[in-house]
Amino acid sequence: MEEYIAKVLISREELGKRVAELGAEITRDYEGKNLLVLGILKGAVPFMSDLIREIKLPLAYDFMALSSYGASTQSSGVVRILKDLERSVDDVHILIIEDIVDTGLTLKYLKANLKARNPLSVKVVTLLDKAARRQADVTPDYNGFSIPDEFVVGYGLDFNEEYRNLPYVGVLKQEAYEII
Ligand SMILES: O=P(O)(O)OC[C@H]1O[C@H](OP(=O)(O)OP(=O)(O)O)[C@H](O)[C@@H]1O
Ligand code: HPA
Ligand SMILES: [Mg+2]
Repeated sequence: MEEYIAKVLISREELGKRVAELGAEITRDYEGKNLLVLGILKGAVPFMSDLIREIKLPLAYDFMALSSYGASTQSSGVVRILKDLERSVDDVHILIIEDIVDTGLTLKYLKANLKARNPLSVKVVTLLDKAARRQADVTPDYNGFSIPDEFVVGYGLDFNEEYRNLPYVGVLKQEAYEII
């Protein structure tokens, strides 16, 4: 797997440090609030797992699965709900956890969908923000790292479902795209 990595963009150490900072900021902002952390499957899982342990507050968490990329490196632009929330959300502050905001199409759809359910608030924390590719007008409330316009893998991010378990964020060699 690692033989296909051209470069490490964000190391394990940098991830750990930034996740702790985000957790501290979120802890300050949500003190005394009824918090529902909403992880977006599958990419957000490693980030969410680390981040929730840095949020020193009572919270509940749940998951939604959305998909627009399939096996491609290009968003189809059509967002589908593959798995929905299991409860109503009118008594909670929702904090969406994403691994990456790229075109923003996924997040734009998701925020509109959640707001229609009348939660107390909806905010977004993303590990990565690839603002150069934005097509929809959405800005994350908390961002781990702003990254350049490159397709990245690792720490939850996949190419064709692989590389999610790398402990860092990296960029693939061209040959990785040629073997599928
Ligand atoms: O801003 P966008 O261009 O919409 O891209 C961001 C979305 O794309 C990825 O999900 P994907 O559909 O690949 O599902 P996955 O998390 O299961 O890999 C990523 O996890 C975000 O949810
Ligand atoms: O750069 C990316 N890598 C993996 N998945 C993604 N989904 C949107 N952008 C990306
Ligand atoms: Mg994906």
